[in-house]
Amino acid sequence: MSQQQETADDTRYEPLLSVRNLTVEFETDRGRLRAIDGIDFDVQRGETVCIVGESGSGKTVTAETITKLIPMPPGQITSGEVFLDGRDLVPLSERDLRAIRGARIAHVFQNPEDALNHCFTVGWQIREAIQTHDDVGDTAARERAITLLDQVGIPDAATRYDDYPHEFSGGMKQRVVIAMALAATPDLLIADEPTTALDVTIQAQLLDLFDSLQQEYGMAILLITHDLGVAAELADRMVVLYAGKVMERGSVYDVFDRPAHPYTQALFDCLPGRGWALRTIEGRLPDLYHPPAGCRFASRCEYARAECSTGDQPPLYDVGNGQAASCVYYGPDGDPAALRNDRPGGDADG
Ligand SMILES: Nc1ncnc2c1ncn2[C@@H]1O[C@H](COP(=O)(O)OP(=O)(O)OP(=O)(O)O)[C@@H](O)[C@H]1O
Ligand code: NI
Repeated sequence: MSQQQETADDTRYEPLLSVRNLTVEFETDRGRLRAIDGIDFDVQRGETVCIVGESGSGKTVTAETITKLIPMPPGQITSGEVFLDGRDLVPLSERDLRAIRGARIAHVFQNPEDALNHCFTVGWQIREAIQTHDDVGDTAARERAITLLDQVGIPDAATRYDDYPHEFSGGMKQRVVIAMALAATPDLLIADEPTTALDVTIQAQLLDLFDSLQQEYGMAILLITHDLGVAAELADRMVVLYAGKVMERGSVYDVFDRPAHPYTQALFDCLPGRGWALRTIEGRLPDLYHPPAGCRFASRCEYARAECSTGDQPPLYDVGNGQAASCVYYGPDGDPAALRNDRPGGDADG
């Protein structure tokens, strides 16, 4: 974002990442399961996008399909594109993707154990990550690794450089993983529930860390979470997934202030201090082997009409300001005012 010159093929306004019509299926003993179905969203340079949704809605599959980390087989990308700076990653070979992972797009997973090798010191592993992507000597790489450990908040980084992963607490291990992810100064950091395995105080510290690192490095973050509080705190924009479909997209401010889709409204009603306390959404995710016709949320939606259970998932109708909702109430014959009438305080707060 530091470049000032303007050229005809200026890419500053092109999204960093553009996911288009992405569909992923898994071949299983029970048949073919469509985990995500025609997903569309963008990530702009330097912004944080949160993907939220209940367990099983397709958040991890979406995140891991971007650099093709999903196991293929049984997984298969049956349609769609994933553009990074306008270049589709879907057709790329494993070799080309390996160059992109780390260098351009880094992943941080829920469990730091999976990302660290317990046989090597953390310093060695970060140095490796640096030298895989940059042609720097051992001394310079070591210095940079120590700087990174320091930046992610490891006290006494120069000494801890020589320690093994088991000598770190869970939260500190995740900091080491984040340092590794930053080694090649990626443009996009994909973090899938990065704090879920950690206790609440550590979670808050790590979320602050993401925030400050983003300011320092200017990278975009795609954060997967089922915690709406986390999304509210960190996200610029949100993507709400349900049963493999995007239900709603928009700026975090708009989505929290005026959740448009009944599913998003229901999710927010589950948040303490909003709507009905301790309300849970009745019912469960539809069968992804035999998804129902119409809107995936219809069977649980208190506003569902007959037309909601026919045809395809409604398009993402514009509800203003770039916010969009996949719900017939925002379509040509819909009356969105019907949706929020009975929510206590629904429109007033925020
Ligand atoms: N390797 C796989 N083989 C078969 N099915 C899979 C595989 N990976 C994911 N799925 C299925 O795809 C669907 C979406 O899973 P996904 O892990 O993306 O959900 P999620 O939103 O990340 O949930 P959670 O919040 O629990 O992490 C689920 O029904 C899951 O069982
Ligand atoms: Ni997941």
